[in-house]
Amino acid sequence: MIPFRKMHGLGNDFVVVDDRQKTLGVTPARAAAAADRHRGIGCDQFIVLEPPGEGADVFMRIYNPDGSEAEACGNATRCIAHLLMGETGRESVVVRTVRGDLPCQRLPDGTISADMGPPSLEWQDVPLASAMDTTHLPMTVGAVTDPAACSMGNPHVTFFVGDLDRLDWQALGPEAEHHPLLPARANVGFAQVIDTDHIRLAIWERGAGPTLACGSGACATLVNAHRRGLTGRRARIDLPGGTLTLEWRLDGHVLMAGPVATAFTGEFDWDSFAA
Ligand SMILES: N[C@@H](CCC[C@H](N)C(=O)O)C(=O)O
Repeated sequence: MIPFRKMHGLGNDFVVVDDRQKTLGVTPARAAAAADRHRGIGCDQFIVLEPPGEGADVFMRIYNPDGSEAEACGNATRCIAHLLMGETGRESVVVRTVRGDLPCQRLPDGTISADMGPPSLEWQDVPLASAMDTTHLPMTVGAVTDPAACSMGNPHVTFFVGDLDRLDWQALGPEAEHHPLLPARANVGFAQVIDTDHIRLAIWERGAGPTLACGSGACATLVNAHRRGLTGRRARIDLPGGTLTLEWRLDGHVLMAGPVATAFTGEFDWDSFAA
């Protein structure tokens, strides 16, 4: 049997397995089966801890419920940092991902902060299908239009909307995620700017659908909002599952802080998820 831990950041939930001994035989199909909310354990992302190599405390591999691998996951980064802080007794750790090394620390209020690195702002790096200004995309989906895009290692587009409560954003998510301008698909944010330091945000995640929160999506939203002149470089971002605190530092790095929790632990066998 394989032990797992169910963790979440603001309800963005993860099944975490420890494969630092490289014995578990994780495949994209197996990760997808475990992530299935009806036939598996259920989660927004299936997270695999692997040996890091030199210079980091762990390598974190991220699978979406559709079996695709994501380059970044802000909330899982904070969860895994918390886990490693417990293991090591340290208050700061480095989580290595496909996106790079992400230094994390526990703040005095007990929340976990992750340095998510600098965003990529060029169209090739998002990626977008052709050359264009990434602050204004010629893209309309239903009643929303003119999003901005950037990459936090993974691709994001952000639509700025008037009133989030009056928008059926879940109906728009699939078309936006699969839009022809987005060759790698994208996570799609619907953001209502309340003030220059306050945003309400809902996220349709690539490969996962609607989630209660998306950390990298919150980072991308602050970056896109600031580039559009809508906010400063710091903001509180309220998501359906709770609040993250964001800063886009002058050195280019985006810092994100918020709570994490372990919901339960258990064990499974890959065969349990056979259809
Ligand atoms: N929940 C995550 C993002 C997970 C990956 C995303 N669905 C993708 O495919 O890029 C977060 O907190 O950032």
